[in-house]
Amino acid sequence: MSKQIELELAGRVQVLRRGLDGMVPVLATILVGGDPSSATYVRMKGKACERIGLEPRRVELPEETTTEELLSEITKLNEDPRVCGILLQHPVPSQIDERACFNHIDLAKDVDGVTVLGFGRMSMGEAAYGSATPAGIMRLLNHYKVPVEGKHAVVIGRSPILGKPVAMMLLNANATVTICHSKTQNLPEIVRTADIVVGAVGRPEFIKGEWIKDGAVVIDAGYHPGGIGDIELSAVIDKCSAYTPVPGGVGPMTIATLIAQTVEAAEKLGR
Ligand SMILES: Nc1nc(=O)c2c([nH]1)NC[C@@H]1CN(c3ccc(C(=O)N[C@@H](CCC(=O)O)C(=O)O)cc3)C=[N+]21
Repeated sequence: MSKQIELELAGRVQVLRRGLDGMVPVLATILVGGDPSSATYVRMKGKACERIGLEPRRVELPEETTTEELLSEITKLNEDPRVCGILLQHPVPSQIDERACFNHIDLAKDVDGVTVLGFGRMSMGEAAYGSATPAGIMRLLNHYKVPVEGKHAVVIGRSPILGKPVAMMLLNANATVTICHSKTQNLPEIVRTADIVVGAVGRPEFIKGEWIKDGAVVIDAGYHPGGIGDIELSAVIDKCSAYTPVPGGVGPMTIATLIAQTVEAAEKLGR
């Protein structure tokens, strides 16, 4: 599905570039510090841009960067007419106020759906770019015609760019949504009642296959070294009705959604 999306986007980018006399829309990625897996994810996003004809602009800042320095970097990108989308890779080093930096991204360029205003608009059902991973998950559910309305969706995790927004999107799609987190009591019992399980805790195979009921739809948004997700997938493959593999599931859809929303932003901004 992510390949299909890229093919369609490449066509739209060609049309855009013709209209712009060959000017190329830019997705700016900001990486702060030297975390090797963050660097890998950002590189994958840049490569996806190249595949569809967008120009990636890779901003790399040192580990010691301050909030003020990062804010001023974002200001420059907000003001740069060639930049259509801005991605600030999470997590940033702990001395930085990440929320303030996310919120500083111009709403029209928030193609990764991380601003508080974008989240609020999405939650209220208004037009907004969705947070990339959650929006990619919803695209998958739509594409494979997975029934959501009236189903019990259990989201495990409540992070600002994953658990919380995917719960709001499922709610907007008329699921009955339960959000579980580190203080939740009786997690296994709640997961047992789920028609749709979304693993978004960030701990390898924390969610046990034994907790998941027969015929459930299993979405694993975890990513850990060695191709391991948040869910013990090997124990659900034979009993679930559908699941997202790791790798090759939610990850590629996150990137496809990010670049799709960047192309949309470029079309709207007309550059
Ligand atoms: N502001 C922000 N937005 C993000 O969307 C964001 C972020 N910060 N911080 C980190 C997480 C992680 N993330 C991934 C994207 C793609 C894969 C992906 O495509 N993985 C491949 C495997 C990659 C490999 O390990 O070789 C797969 O699942 O098939 C993984 C992880 C986006 N994130």
